[in-house]
Amino acid sequence: MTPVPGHEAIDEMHAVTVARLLVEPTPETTRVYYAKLLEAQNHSGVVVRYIDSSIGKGVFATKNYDVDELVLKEHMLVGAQHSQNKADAFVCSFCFRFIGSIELQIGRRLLSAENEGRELSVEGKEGYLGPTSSCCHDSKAAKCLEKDGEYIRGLSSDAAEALLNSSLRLPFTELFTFSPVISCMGGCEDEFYCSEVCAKAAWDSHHSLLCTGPGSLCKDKDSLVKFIDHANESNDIFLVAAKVVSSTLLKALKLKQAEFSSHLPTTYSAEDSTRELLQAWQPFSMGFKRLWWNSVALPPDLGPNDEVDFRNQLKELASQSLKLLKGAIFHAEYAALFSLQVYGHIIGMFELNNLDLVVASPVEDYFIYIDELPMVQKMEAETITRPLLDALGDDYNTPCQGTAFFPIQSCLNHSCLPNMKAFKRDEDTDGQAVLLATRQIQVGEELTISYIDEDASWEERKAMLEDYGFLCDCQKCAEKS
Ligand SMILES: C[S@@+](CC[C@H](N)C(=O)[O-])C[C@H]1O[C@@H](n2cnc3c(N)ncnc32)[C@H](O)[C@@H]1O
Repeated sequence: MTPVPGHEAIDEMHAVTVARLLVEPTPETTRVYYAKLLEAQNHSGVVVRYIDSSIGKGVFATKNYDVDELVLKEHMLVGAQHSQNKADAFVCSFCFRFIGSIELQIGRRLLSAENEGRELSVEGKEGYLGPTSSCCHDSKAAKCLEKDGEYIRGLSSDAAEALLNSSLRLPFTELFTFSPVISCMGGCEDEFYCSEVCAKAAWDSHHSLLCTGPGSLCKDKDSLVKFIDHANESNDIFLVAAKVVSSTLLKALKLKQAEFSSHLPTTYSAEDSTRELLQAWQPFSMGFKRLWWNSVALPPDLGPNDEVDFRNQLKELASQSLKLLKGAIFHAEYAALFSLQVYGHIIGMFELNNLDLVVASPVEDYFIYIDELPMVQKMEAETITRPLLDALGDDYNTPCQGTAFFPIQSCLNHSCLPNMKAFKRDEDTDGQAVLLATRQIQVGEELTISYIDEDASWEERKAMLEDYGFLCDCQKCAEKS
């Protein structure tokens, strides 16, 4: 009979597994991991290499690049749209491509502004929607359009509703093709997708445990809903951290299932579970991490005497969030994954890596298209589109914004004189990271980006980089320019 370990032994095993999850990979493990990853992604132009113990690893060019040439394009491992951005940009929750139609994008935005009681920005009172157009097929909306002297403020809810239910069609939107809106497999109303493929990929990789719908596989939906509310009210980085936990857990469970289906092991020990967990965790083990509450820079309005309180508050916030997440998806066999140390390092990884997820809005292209039409067509189209544009206000073209973890991009070090920039070209319509050369790059050069506004003054740059915990020693900083 196998002896059952006592409490102390279990605690010790737990602490050892946590330490193994958080140990920094050796230079050789790093080299091998990224070489395989780059090969699998067909990226022959770059290599990831350990530099030294102070800077860690970095990315280097293995060929010459011209100005504006694409150096790197890659998919994220996990990512999430910012909660407050969801009303402004309706995107696939897996690949972050805009979905539905121009009408749906504009309608959702008008409706959310109205629900929030936001005053839609109407220039003066000139927001008359204009005469009935052949583009308007809905009698209710048409009535709104027909009425002399009707203003967008009074009309927005009808217009938004008509845009949402496709009864109000805008001119020329048929030229802007979108993927359809696919519902979540678990039936929640928080996540939508551009295809069945994305819906299934999200479900399999993380969403099955984080879904609030009737088909969810989480253990306690109340706890999950409380976890999501807590994140939305405090810091939505917790939602991305939950995806890391969920995807690691699901992968570990799949590894176990595969092991059991290939042959029935005669013994199955805690060490077997740890091996599965470490294997599932490997992509995140590579990410640069520090404990979140210890590494965040002290806000400028706080003095040294406030530091302990500030750090304790962050730790408490993470602890509350983790408690709710554990209530929803805890799995005793992989308990180390749910330790506060691991959770704190995952959050720290997102804070330190500055990996913004950005996808440009096609609504901007639409309004540009209308603006560039021949005069007669433009005037006719604008009788419909101008009041909408006015109602949407300055932020009519808000992009999809969020946080993501990209395996190679997260290895790029900072320079205030970078040789690359993240830039979305017209063809880059999803959440992949795209990095272009900003000048000629020679083979062997380290590839760098700027984490901050590199045009800010030296003092400002120094202060901004404190958040990342290092002092830049590029030529510009050496000259304090
Ligand atoms: C996104 S990671 C970059 C990859 C990192 N070197 C690694 O080993 O994974 C960001 C961290 O790298 C380090 N780093 C980045 N640029 C640096 C620089 N110019 N000088 C010193 N450290 C830098 C800092 O510790 C920073 O918090």
